[in-house]
Amino acid sequence: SSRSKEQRILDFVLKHAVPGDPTSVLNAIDKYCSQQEWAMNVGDEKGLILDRVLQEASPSLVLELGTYCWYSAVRMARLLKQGAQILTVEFNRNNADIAHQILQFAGVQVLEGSSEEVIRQLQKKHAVDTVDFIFIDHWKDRYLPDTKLMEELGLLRKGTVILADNVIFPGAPDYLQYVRSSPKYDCTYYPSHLEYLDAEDGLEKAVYKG
Ligand SMILES: Cn1ncc2cc([C@H](O)c3cccc(CNC(=O)c4cc(-c5ccc(F)cc5)cc(O)c4O)c3)ccc21
Ligand SMILES: [Mg+2]
Repeated sequence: SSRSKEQRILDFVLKHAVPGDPTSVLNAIDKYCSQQEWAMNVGDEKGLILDRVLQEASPSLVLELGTYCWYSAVRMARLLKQGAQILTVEFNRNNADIAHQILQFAGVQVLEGSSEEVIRQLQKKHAVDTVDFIFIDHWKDRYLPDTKLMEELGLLRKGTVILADNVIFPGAPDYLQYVRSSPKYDCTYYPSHLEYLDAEDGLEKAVYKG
């Protein structure tokens, strides 16, 4: 059967990256997706912004909505302090076996299902109290409803950082308008470019004020 683009990316990683060396995994994915086949990873330019915002937050619990090809989960996991954890939500497990060889380090747990159902289960099923850092990169029309759901369920605490990818392209206009006009958030926009391309894009940081 013909291999999917995601499988071709993972093949390239296994061939060119050093097992257990997350930076070599990121470099391999960025090299493949900028030279062979474009893919919707947050990429190296926006990835540097993600690195800085994550390190500044120094979270104990990270929630990622939209695993896709594991790039951002690897990117974040390599910067986490000892004992910190990432929960990443993916609604279709794309050949997890190879991906698991990439995620050879502790702390990245994949929760299968749609963001709405996983978010509803976090407190009871996954013993989560509040989340410190959220990276949102799934369907753009789910950014706002999922953020409102996390507010309603009390998953956000004073200082929780929400970092959203693609707020310019493909765009999440309703989300952007909401967090920027809500008194509950302090927002910062980080201009950048669409992964591996010149089109404008950016990340929006929204800090929950409790
Ligand atoms: C409900 N739920 N719960 C968990 C969950 C997980 C997923 C998947 O991980 C998944 C699958 C497909 C698409 C996405 C969203 N990502 C994008 O659509 C995107 C597009 C582009 C772009 C840019 C330019 C183009 F020309 C085309 C696409 C650039 C980007 O960085 C993106 O993140 C996420 C989906 C729904 C989910
Ligand atoms: Mg994205």
